[in-house]
Amino acid sequence: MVAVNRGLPRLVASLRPISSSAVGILPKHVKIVEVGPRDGLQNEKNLVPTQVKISLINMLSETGLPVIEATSFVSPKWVPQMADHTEVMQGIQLFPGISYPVLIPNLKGFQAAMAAGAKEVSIFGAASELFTKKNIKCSIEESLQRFTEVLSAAKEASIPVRGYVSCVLGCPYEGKIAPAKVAEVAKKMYVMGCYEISLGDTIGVGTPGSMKEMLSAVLKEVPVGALAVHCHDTYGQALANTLVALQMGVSVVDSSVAGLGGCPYAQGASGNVATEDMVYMLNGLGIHTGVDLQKVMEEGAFICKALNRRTSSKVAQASCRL
Ligand SMILES: CC(C)(COP(=O)([O-])OP(=O)([O-])OC[C@H]1O[C@@H](n2cnc3c(N)ncnc32)[C@H](O)[C@@H]1OP(=O)([O-])[O-])[C@@H](O)C(=O)NCCC(=O)NCCSC(=O)C[C@@](C)(O)CC(=O)[O-]
Repeated sequence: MVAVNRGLPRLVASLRPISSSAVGILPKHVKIVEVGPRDGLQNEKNLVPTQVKISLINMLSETGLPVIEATSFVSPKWVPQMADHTEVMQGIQLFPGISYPVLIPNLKGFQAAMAAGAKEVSIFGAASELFTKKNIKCSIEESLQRFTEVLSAAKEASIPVRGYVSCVLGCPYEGKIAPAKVAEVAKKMYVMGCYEISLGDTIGVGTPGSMKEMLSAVLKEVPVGALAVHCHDTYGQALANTLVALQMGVSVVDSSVAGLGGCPYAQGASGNVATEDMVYMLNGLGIHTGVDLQKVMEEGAFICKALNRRTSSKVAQASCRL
């Protein structure tokens, strides 16, 4: 269980943001995409009560986060934790100005998401052939064909589509992934109409060096304004990798409250970088996010209590000790 110490925000507020020039040119504003309710919860072994998911999303909506990925419309046979997607979508309060995208693997998922009232979807591919086979049971080429069908249906319904490319810095089945392969898949998903491509270090093996190499390849094919990074923290590199992406001009970052998460098809991979830690770093860099750190810590404490687990956020852990 996590208790939130109210002394921390005062301490944090007293820290002066360092000048951007000390770490290179950084964006003035960063959009944080909260993936906790979906990526964070999809791998939980015990079914999380639907009402807890709804409460988490509603509370996160009060923190200033502009995007909250709410659930996924995938096969309940493969990911039972997300089987209550329709109840979640219909139970949450939709705050004006906040997007609540949902993950979908195919046209069936798109149609179910539309029926549940979703207004934005995310498709998810990968730069690894074997991961794609395990995760969505098809080849990369077949996945792109499925996505084309989704994009065409989404265009007709005026629904924005975000695209994920997983395994951009390593794959649990293939090991190292060539940056050129990441660039190729990212370009195809961008050209087919995804407004944003989120580059996922699914198993958290990347380092600032491999992030720089991979992003350099992708930036030749996709405009920086259409890129996001999605770093898991398995090896403790997620914030460092995110900082490299910011230095290279990326201004959209994914994170998960309390650092929850993992992928059912990436055994041993830990959660995403914690939203609390992301906001703390961005605050320290003087980068505007609009997100209230104290409130995110409270929501992190709520979900950790509901799951009976310790937070993975270093900032939340530190706040308990201070
Ligand atoms: C893609 C499939 C559906 C293929 O699964 P499949 O078994 O090959 O599907 P199928 O097309 O042969 O159909 C089998 C059954 O599934 C049904 N079906 C078919 N589609 C759907 C759907 N959308 N929703 C509900 N049901 C569906 C379909 O109707 C049929 O039902 P039956 O006739 O047997 O009763 C399956 O493998 C699947 O759902 N995979 C999703 C796995 C998943 O959610 N993985 C975690 C996502 S996280 C991630 O990938 C990484 C990310 C995004 O977080 C970023 C990062 O960290 O890198």
